[in-house]
Amino acid sequence: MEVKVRNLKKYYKENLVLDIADYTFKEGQIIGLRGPNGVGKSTLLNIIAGLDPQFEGEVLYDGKPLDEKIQKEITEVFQKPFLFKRKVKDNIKYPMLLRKLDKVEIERRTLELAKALEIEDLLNKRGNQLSGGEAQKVALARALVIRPKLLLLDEPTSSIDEEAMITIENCILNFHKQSNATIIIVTHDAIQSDRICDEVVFLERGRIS
Ligand SMILES: Nc1ncnc2c1ncn2[C@@H]1O[C@H](COP(=O)(O)OP(=O)(O)OP(=O)(O)O)[C@@H](O)[C@H]1O
Repeated sequence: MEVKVRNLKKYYKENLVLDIADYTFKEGQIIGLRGPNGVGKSTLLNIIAGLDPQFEGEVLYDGKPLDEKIQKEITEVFQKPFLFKRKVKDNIKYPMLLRKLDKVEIERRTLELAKALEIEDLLNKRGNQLSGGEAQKVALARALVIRPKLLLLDEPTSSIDEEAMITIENCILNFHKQSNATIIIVTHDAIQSDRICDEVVFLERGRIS
């Protein structure tokens, strides 16, 4: 999915946080979004995710404004993911149940992602009893099972150890190869963005460069 941002201005009270005249996130690319703390990366991601309607300007998805159908194709994974108290496997299945996927397919995708992210041993644990890194992996699995056309990742490896980081990156790359989704990934890690991104953009004083 292509995402075009036009004349986007975002204020928190009178504080202008984002001021983007025109930028297009191209379909099928992995785009790294970088910039110093507090520059507006999460704010931009939330707007693109359709979670924050309080902005001026336009965000177009394949040329169209957000609607219910487009919204279903978009998933954001937050830096501090919110998981339900129920079991991890139920957390992962939830978005597939909402989309009324077939039972067998739900089982298949759950196990496939759990294996890829090496979280099989967590499936029967409670979602609210995980470490930060475990929760990030489960949240990524929950995002990938629906095979979104637009995947928004806010520092997806911020609580992840080095070994697991490669597992996560490989999982993102495999998903990308299979789906050709557009992926926007906020990261402070220049080496990571070099490793996995097709393009890196910088947010500076609210503008993209
Ligand atoms: N709900 C809010 N109300 C008021 N100001 C906010 C709100 N959310 C964020 N801000 C401010 O907007 C600016 C951008 O915040 P944002 O979280 O988007 O930055 P970021 O680039 O993602 O930062 P980081 O790298 O630290 O995660 C910051 O100055 C922040 O304090």
